[in-house]
Amino acid sequence: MIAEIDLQGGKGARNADFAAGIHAEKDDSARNFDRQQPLNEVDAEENIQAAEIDRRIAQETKAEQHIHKLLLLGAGESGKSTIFKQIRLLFQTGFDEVELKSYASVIHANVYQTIKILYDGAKELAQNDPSSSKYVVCTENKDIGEKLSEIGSKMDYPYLTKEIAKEITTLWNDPAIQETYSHGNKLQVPDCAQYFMENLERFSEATYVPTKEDVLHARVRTTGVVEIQFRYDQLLFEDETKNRMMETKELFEWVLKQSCFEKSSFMLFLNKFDIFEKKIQKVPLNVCEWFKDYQPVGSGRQEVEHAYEFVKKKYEELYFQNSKPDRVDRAFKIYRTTVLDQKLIKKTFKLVDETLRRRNLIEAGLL
Ligand SMILES: Nc1nc2c(ncn2[C@@H]2O[C@H](COP(=O)(O)OP(=O)(O)OP(=O)(O)O)[C@@H](O)[C@H]2O)c(=O)[nH]1
Ligand SMILES: [Mg+2]
Repeated sequence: MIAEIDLQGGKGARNADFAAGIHAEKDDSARNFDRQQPLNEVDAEENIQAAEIDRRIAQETKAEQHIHKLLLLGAGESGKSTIFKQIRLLFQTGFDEVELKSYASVIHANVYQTIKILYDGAKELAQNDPSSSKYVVCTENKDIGEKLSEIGSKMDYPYLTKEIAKEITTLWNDPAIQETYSHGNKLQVPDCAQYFMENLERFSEATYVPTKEDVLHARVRTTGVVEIQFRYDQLLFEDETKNRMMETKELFEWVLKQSCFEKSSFMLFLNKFDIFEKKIQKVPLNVCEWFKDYQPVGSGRQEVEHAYEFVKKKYEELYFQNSKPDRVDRAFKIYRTTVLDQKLIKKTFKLVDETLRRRNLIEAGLL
């Protein structure tokens, strides 16, 4: 459930305590081993050792002073792993050729999984709505659909050849599949579906090496948790009876109540803002039980901003309800994010870093 990274920031008191413990131990062992030597010589040696240990403690404490632990929590598919990929790209060495290549099979698997979900989903929706033919795939595409659905249910997917890529494109363009895709919230269609379908030709090159962008879109489920997202009309993969936003709300509430986080700063990422912006034009926010008192104000940009502010306020309320001022001492900030967007993420991390530094100065009584 937990993932940790180190960010620049700053706290070192605990490490100093720990180091002091080691110091005492070393002191004792030196005394035991050197019993034969005259006392003043032992003392002199001990002093040298102690000074050396003190010097190392000071060095390590200084080095650790700027380390902050960041814990990412969130519902499934909210973008935690993608944040880690961005951190690697932005602050570490990124992905080398071997690693990039290793993503080819993941991306091919994503393509097969996506088209299977859509084809099977179309059949299911057609069954549930027999009066309408909008989910019925064209007769000439049915064989392709059955074949792809079977491939998609295997554990081992074949390499995505030009020929299969062409068939997938044909099926993707089928009006019934497009209709199914637009109702993706009822199924478990991954967010990267469109990106994958639009890049099939490139993915099916024999010499295909995934790009940085491809890697950011690639989807592998982690058996863990990490942040907050805007999926107010979607059900959880882990529990299809549960709305994702409600799951997120409960998770956030639970985390806020844990006494171990009473002094932890909270940076809430309302992620997948790009999807939220589009969705808000089509699906009213009040379909989610938590937002049922939401009143739309219009359309376009104004509505997006209004809806975002509403969600933000809900989280703020939740935060204050679960943070008793006499007991809890922590900072709280909300950021809207699209973690696929590297520039935006770089900027967001800068803001997070500034908030944490500021917090340290406040804690140290300097602000
Ligand atoms: N459009 C869009 N897609 C995103 C965004 N963030 C993540 N994704 C995509 O969403 C999918 C899921 O992201 P992950 O980072 O794997 O999610 P996760 O939180 O690690 O999920 P689990 O490991 O299952 O808990 C990937 O295909 C990402 O490319 C975003 O801000 N916008
Ligand atoms: Mg993950």
